[in-house]
Amino acid sequence: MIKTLINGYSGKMGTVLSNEITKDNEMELVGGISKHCRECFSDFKLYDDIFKFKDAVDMVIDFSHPSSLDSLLKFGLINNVPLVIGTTGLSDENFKNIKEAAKKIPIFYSANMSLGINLLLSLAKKAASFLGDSFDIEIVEMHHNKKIDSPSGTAYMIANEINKSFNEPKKYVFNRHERAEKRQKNEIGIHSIRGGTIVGEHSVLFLGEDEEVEIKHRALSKIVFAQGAIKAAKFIYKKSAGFYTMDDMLKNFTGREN
Ligand SMILES: NC(=O)C1=CN([C@@H]2O[C@H](COP(=O)(O)OP(=O)(O)OC[C@H]3O[C@@H](n4cnc5c(N)ncnc54)[C@H](OP(=O)(O)O)[C@@H]3O)[C@@H](O)[C@H]2O)C=CC1
Ligand SMILES: O=C(O)C1=N[C@H](C(=O)O)C[C@H](O)C1
Repeated sequence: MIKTLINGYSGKMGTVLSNEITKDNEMELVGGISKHCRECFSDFKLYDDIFKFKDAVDMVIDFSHPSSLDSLLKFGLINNVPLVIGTTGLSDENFKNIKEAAKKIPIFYSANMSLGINLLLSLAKKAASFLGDSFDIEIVEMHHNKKIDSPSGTAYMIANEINKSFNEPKKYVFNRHERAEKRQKNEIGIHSIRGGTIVGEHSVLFLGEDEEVEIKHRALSKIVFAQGAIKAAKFIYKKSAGFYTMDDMLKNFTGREN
């Protein structure tokens, strides 16, 4: 059994994830914590008590908030515990710290743990290299009205993947409708919509002269993210130190190369 602690337990993802872990016969939920500990899984009252789980934890899965990242990395390093991180809205500095910690412990990061979005990434990259500079590229993401970061981590991930197809990386322009600027060729537009209970939708539009290609993914429930995180936990459990992504895991499952 992989003794697992959830960081962000009281949140929307934490709730769904704890339910999925409870149903999984290789995973054991040994703790759940969050900033205010409203529904903590233990008697611990303070977030700093994450350190008291020492020795009792094989894995931490994190869907929380960027402000908890440093404590999370500290916990992983002190206790030599692998981390699966799904929190978005992280800064460059946060990613630098994750990669530094990954020299000592296994860390899996993905802004989107669903299987489908990873197919979209590979299709979008292929479309960009096939269509080249003659098509404008716009990414549209839609999420529920409680989401605090914008654009989504997935939108950044898609834009970064598309940019791998170009010698000269395109710059990102956010919510273009807020400005009166003419669209430039060397841009990828990223647009965010927030409303209702939308779980997560991402569309990549390739807009050409008299023809258009759209690649779209829609998550219908948060269960897909939770199940992806559980797969990731099983994937990095017992692995050596390193920074792991969905690509590493999917290659391992399917033998696929991008
Ligand atoms: N990678 C993926 O596939 C997915 C990623 N996400 C990302 O996961 C994150 C969480 O999403 P969601 O569950 O919807 O968000 P919620 O706002 O519902 O939950 C956030 C959780 O984080 C906790 N939290 C907030 N601040 C801190 C802190 N400083 N230290 C520790 N815990 C803290 C909250 O605790 P408290 O209530 O005590 O304040 C709460 O438990 C977001 O970044 C989201 O974008 C979401 C879905 C899929
Ligand atoms: O906050 C969410 O809900 C989600 N966040 C992730 C992101 O920012 O890309 C992934 C998913 O779309 C749901």
